[in-house]
Amino acid sequence: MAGEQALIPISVLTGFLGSGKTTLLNHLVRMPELRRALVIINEFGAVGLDHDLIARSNEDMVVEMMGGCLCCTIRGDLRATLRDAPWRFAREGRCWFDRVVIETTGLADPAPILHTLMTDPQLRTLYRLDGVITTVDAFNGMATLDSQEEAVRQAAVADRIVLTKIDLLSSDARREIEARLRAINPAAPIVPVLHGVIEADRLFDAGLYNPETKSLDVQRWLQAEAYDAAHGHGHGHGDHHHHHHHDVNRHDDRIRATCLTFDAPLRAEAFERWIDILTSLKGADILRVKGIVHLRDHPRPVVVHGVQHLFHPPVELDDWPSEDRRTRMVFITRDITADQLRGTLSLMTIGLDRFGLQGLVEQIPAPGVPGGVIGGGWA
Ligand SMILES: Nc1nc2c(ncn2[C@@H]2O[C@H](COP(=O)(O)OP(=O)(O)OP(=O)(O)O)[C@@H](O)[C@H]2O)c(=O)[nH]1
Repeated sequence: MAGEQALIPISVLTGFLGSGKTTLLNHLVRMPELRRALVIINEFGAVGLDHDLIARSNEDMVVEMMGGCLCCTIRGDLRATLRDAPWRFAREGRCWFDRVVIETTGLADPAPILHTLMTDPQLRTLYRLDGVITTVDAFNGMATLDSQEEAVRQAAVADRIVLTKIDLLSSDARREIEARLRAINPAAPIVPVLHGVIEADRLFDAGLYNPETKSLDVQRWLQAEAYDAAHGHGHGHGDHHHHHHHDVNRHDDRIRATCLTFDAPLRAEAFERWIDILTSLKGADILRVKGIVHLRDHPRPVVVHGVQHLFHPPVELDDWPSEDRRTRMVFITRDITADQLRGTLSLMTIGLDRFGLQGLVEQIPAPGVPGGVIGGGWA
């Protein structure tokens, strides 16, 4: 479709207060890849410092949204800004910018911003989400993750994690923060950055579905293998607590990354219902879902992608990206274990057809103790 050709990629740059977002952005806007980037900065409070910094790069435009947090109070303004921008920033009748970067405030939960981008029908005809870039201050990161749930969420939804201030810590400390981030979000590559200096291509074009090529770099996007590797490293394992002493209440102990794989094609209606049930019961705790799905009677793969209770409209790819035709879904959840996730599927094996879920899959992962799992909060 002609209209799809022009979809403009949007990157959401998030990261806790002082974690180096502005430093990074300042460097990035000077790179050729961002020559025609529209940068939308959300300032909390009235100090327009970021604007002054970025305005030095003359080709870039900055839309600054003052007086509120973009993710909540003036979310409508983000929508309006994005809707108007192609016309407002037109040159010779054509949209001037070819990429958008939205910098959130350090305290923002990026999910509502992603929801806006995913659900607004008008925005969907103009833009596509390229990815979420999260800066993590390597020096203060451990303490911030301990005390700030938003910081954990920001890391959990990331497609790329930028580890800043690596000059300030020992290699042991660096290994520790990297391991912790990998446990929270196994798929996101961790990109170490000193004073914001990084090549743009390591952060942009994160491999999400690109309607221009009708393709998806599944390997790059899903990184399903990373989830298997993460399994052995502390999450949800009994011995975890031996390594730390004050971690009982760490926010990221509640966060789990799980990859579910199905060899046989799934029944389409049952799959949809499963997603519906999952999101309506546990939406708030499903931080991020990505998947490539093989539906019965659909020769082509379907890509699903969700943040909390909202799913991107599924997209059918032209072809399977590789020989691997299995359904692969990766989940980053809070307070939901892999067993509980599988438990929602095992509803079907025990014949709870009131959900219309029977026959979703032919082989279902070992259901564990189905009654217990379901009794434990799923039904
Ligand atoms: N030592 C060191 N300092 C850094 C590095 N990157 C950024 N900083 C410093 O960290 C401080 C905070 O960086 P900013 O880029 O302003 O962080 P921010 O995430 O935009 O901060 P907020 O806008 O408050 O959320 C600044 O003083 C930077 O100079 C780094 O790699 N090493």
